[in-house]
Amino acid sequence: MSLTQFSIIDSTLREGEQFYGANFSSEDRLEIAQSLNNFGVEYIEVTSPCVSPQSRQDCQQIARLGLHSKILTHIRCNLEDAKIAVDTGVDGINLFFGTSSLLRQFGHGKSIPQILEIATEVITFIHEQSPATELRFSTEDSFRSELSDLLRVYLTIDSLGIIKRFGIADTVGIATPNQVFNLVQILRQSTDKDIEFHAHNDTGCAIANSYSALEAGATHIDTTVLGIGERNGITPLAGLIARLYTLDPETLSRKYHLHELLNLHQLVANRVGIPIPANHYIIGEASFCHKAGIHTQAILNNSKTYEAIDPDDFGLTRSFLLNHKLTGKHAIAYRAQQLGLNLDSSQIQSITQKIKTLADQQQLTPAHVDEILQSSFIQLTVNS
Ligand SMILES: CC(=O)SCCNC(=O)CCNC(=O)[C@H](O)C(C)(C)COP(=O)(O)OP(=O)(O)OC[C@H]1O[C@@H](n2cnc3c(N)ncnc32)[C@H](O)[C@@H]1OP(=O)(O)O
Ligand SMILES: O=C(O)CCC(=O)C(=O)O
Ligand SMILES: [Zn+2]
Repeated sequence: MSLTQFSIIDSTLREGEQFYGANFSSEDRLEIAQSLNNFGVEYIEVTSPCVSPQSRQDCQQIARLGLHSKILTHIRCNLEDAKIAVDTGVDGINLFFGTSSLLRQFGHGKSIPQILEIATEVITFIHEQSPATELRFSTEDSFRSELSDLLRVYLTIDSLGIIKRFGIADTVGIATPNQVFNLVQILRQSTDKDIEFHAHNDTGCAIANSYSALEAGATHIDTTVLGIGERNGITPLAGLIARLYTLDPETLSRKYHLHELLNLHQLVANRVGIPIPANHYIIGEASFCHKAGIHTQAILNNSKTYEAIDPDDFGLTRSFLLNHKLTGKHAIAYRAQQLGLNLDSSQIQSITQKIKTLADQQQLTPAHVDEILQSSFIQLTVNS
C-alpha cells in the first residue's frame, strides 16, 4: 500500500452538515473550504445544491474559488438533481443509490434493474452535458446489500466507461475491518477504477475500517473534521491522519500541511458550536500531555518512549502534568530545574511525597506544585 497514492475526500461541508448541531452559514462554508484547502485535502465534498437556494449559491461560489482541492457535490441519482449539479461548475459529482433491501423497500423504493436503468440515464446525461466532470457512483448501505447485487451494479455501471470512481459506504457503521477488506478487495479485482470508502462510526470502527479499505486497494477515503456527520459521524480527519502518519510520517508531512490541522479543527468546532474533545486525535488538548510518573521519566530521556506521533510535525508542543498523586520524582526534579531551584535528590524525593500526600486530600493545581517547590526550597536554604 502506497500512501503517496491515496486521496482524502473531506466531507465536513456535506456529511458534516448532517451532524445534529451543524448549521453552516455561507461565510462558514467558505472559510471551512479555504481551511480544508490550506491543510491540503485533495477533495472537498459540499452539500447538494438541491438542498436549498443558499446551498446552491454556496456550492457555486466554492466551486469558483479556484482552490487547489477539487470540489465535489453529492446528489441523489436523478435527472433533476443532476441538471442542477452540472450547472454549479463543480469538478466532480458523487452519485449514490441505496442497494440494500431495506433502502430499496423503505427508502427510494427502486429495484436493482430500476437502479441500473436510472443510474445509466443520469450518468450518461451528466457526461454528455459536462464530459470533464469527474463522476463517482456509490452503493449506499453496501454492507447490508447482497454481494451479487453490488457486483451487478458496479460492473454494469463500469461498462458504460464513464465512471472514474466507485464508492463503498458503511452507511450504518456496522462493518468490521475484515468485512471491509474483503469487499474492497473483491471490487479491486473487478474494476480498474478508483475506489472510495465511506465509514460511519456507530460501532467505533471508522478509522480501522478506512485503513482496512486502503490495505485492500481503496484509493480515496471520506473524512470529516472532528468526525462529525449523521448520528455519531464518520472517519475523523485527524484520526485518519494519525493512523497513516505513524506508518509513514515523511509522506504524510509532504502531502499535507500538518501545521494547519489545529486551525482547521478550531474553526470547525467554533462554527458547529462544540468543544474539541480533549482526547481527540493529535489536536486534542490531552494528545501530547504526559501524566504518570513512569511516562514522564522516560519521555524526559527520549520522547519516542511514549509518543508515536511527534507534536513538532503538527506545530504542537508536549506538556507534563505534575499536580496529582501519579507524579514521580523525575517530573518534580524537572519542574524544579525549570524554576531554577537547586534541590538534591533526597529533597526532591521528600517534596514528591508531600505532593502525593496533599493530592490524596485535595485537588492540586500546577500553581500549588510550584508553591510547594518554592517554599520547600526557601525553607531548606534557610535551614542549611
Ligand atoms: C446516507 C446519506 O447521508 S445520503 C445523503 C443525505 N443527504 C440529504 O438528505 C441531503 C439533505 N436532504 C434534503 O434537503 C432533501 O431530502 C432533498 C432536497 C434531497 C429531497 O427532499 P424532498 O424532495 O422533500 O424528499 P424527501 O427528503 O422527503 O425524500 C427523499 C426522496 O429522495 C428519494 N431518494 C432517496 N435516495 C435516493 C437516491 N439515491 N437517488 C434518487 N432518489 C433518492 C426518495 O425516494 C424520496 O423520493 P420521493 O420524493 O419520490 O418520495
Ligand atoms: O455517497 C456515499 O458513498 C456515502 C453516502 C453516505 O453518507 C452514507 O452512505 O453514509
Ligand atoms: Zn454518510
